[in-house]
Amino acid sequence: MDARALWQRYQDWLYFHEGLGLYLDVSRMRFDDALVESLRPKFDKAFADMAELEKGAIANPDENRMVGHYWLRNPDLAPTPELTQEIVQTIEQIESFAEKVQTGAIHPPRASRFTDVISIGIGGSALGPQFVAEALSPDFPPLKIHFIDNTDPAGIDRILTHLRNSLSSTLVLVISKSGGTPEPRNAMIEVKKAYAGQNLDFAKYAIAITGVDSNLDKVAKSEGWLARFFMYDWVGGRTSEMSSVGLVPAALQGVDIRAMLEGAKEMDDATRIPDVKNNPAALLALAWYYSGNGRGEKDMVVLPYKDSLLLFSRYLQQLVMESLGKEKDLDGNIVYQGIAVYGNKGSTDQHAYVQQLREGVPNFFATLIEVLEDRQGPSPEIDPGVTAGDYLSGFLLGTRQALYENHRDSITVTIPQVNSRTVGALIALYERAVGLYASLINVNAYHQPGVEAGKKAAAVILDLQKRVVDVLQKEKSALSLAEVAEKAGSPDEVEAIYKILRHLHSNQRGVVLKGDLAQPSSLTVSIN
Ligand SMILES: O=P(O)(O)OC[C@H]1O[C@](O)(CO)[C@@H](O)[C@@H]1O
Repeated sequence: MDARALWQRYQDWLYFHEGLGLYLDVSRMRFDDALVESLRPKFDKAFADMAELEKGAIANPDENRMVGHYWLRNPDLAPTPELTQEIVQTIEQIESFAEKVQTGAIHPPRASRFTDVISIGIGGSALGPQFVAEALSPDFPPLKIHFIDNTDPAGIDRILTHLRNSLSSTLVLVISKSGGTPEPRNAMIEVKKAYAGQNLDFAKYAIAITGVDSNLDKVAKSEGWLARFFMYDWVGGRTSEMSSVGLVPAALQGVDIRAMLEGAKEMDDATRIPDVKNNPAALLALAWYYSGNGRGEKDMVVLPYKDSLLLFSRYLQQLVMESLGKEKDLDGNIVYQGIAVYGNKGSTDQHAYVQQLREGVPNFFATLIEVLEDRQGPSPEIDPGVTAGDYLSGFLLGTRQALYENHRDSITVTIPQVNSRTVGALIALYERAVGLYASLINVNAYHQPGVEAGKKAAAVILDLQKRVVDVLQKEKSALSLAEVAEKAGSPDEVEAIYKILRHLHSNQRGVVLKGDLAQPSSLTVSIN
């Protein structure tokens, strides 16, 4: 297509949301009208499925759950008055709590007000809050947020070291929908010890965000924590940013959560329209389906040309890949579905891997996120009549063109500014697009069976570690790895036992490995 024809295609397929000032450009995805027509029945079903979902259908059949994240920003949509009331009250409680913390009405025992907040959580209990903090937190927030989103001891140490003189004015959010995920539990226990080490009563600094009566809720209740906020079983972790999971950390930082909810609601109203060309989420689902032949054959490279949106791709990794990456479809067929997501930010990534995108293996489509406002306030000239923002915009447009010229497709999402409303709208846009696309490919977007496998395997390793340590403690002389495996009753698990013992040996846990480390079978092991 020549430039004139492309300009016409751009205009034919352009979606513009006047209220949000959001544009969606799918013109550089080379689908044709025949594909759009062929997908019409699938889209009709996707729109019907989505309407039922919003009415409270069991849209997550594998876990027999409703899917209600859209109700969080439009409580009247909830299927019962009780749920509507709960959603409304939760938002009010969060606003009131954050206001009291910021004014000092709620303050720590030894300080006039809280200055920092440690947010402990993983997956959807971290990625949404991290994305929103990076995108929307003020330069000098009322409380500065620090995330512990793993069970890495060194990672926990880093946060606690940075805060070693501020723990007495630091709130701790422990976020876990299930209330039992090992990583946040481990971090909570370590942080609790750090508070105890400074003679600080952890309960007076701690807030639980979890499911009612979860293990975490029981701990928070029995220990009398400062506050408890709840989330519902019909909100998935990867769609929980508009629940207390995202709203509590955001509100504590001074983010306008009402505007974020409003932006999401405005986008929901737009993505509810059962007409592909006039529904931005349907246009995204169409573009994804075309690009990967409905089988995820191409990766989604997410390139926001705005530093503050750096974590959007990490957020989308969970939202897209945990929703769509499924072995079976809703009829039980083995399908191995999904769309891989990666990316950081432009133009930075142009100096990292865009070389491969431009000339290498054509196994992707790009999603460029354009923000029209360069900065708040005027920019100095870099060259006569040219600013740094002109360069950034030029790099985005240039990359889009350079990719397209070499038959690499791209989508461009354009927002006027990064603010609470547009961030809420972006989140809602992709939540809906994932839901519609999941219908097109007939998978359940709302469960995550594959993650359980990893959790179970980790539990087996920890059980094996206990048995191996028992064996060594009973033995007086050093043993070979094979002898340890035999005595632990797991003769075939020699390699796993070797890895466990090497880890213990590397961390001064009393395990002594002797022999040639390059020849593991030659090693003998004992415990002090
Ligand atoms: O909030 P929880 O229950 O600790 O779960 C954390 C994350 O683990 C998962 O359950 C599996 O990755 C995610 O869906 C979820 O966001």
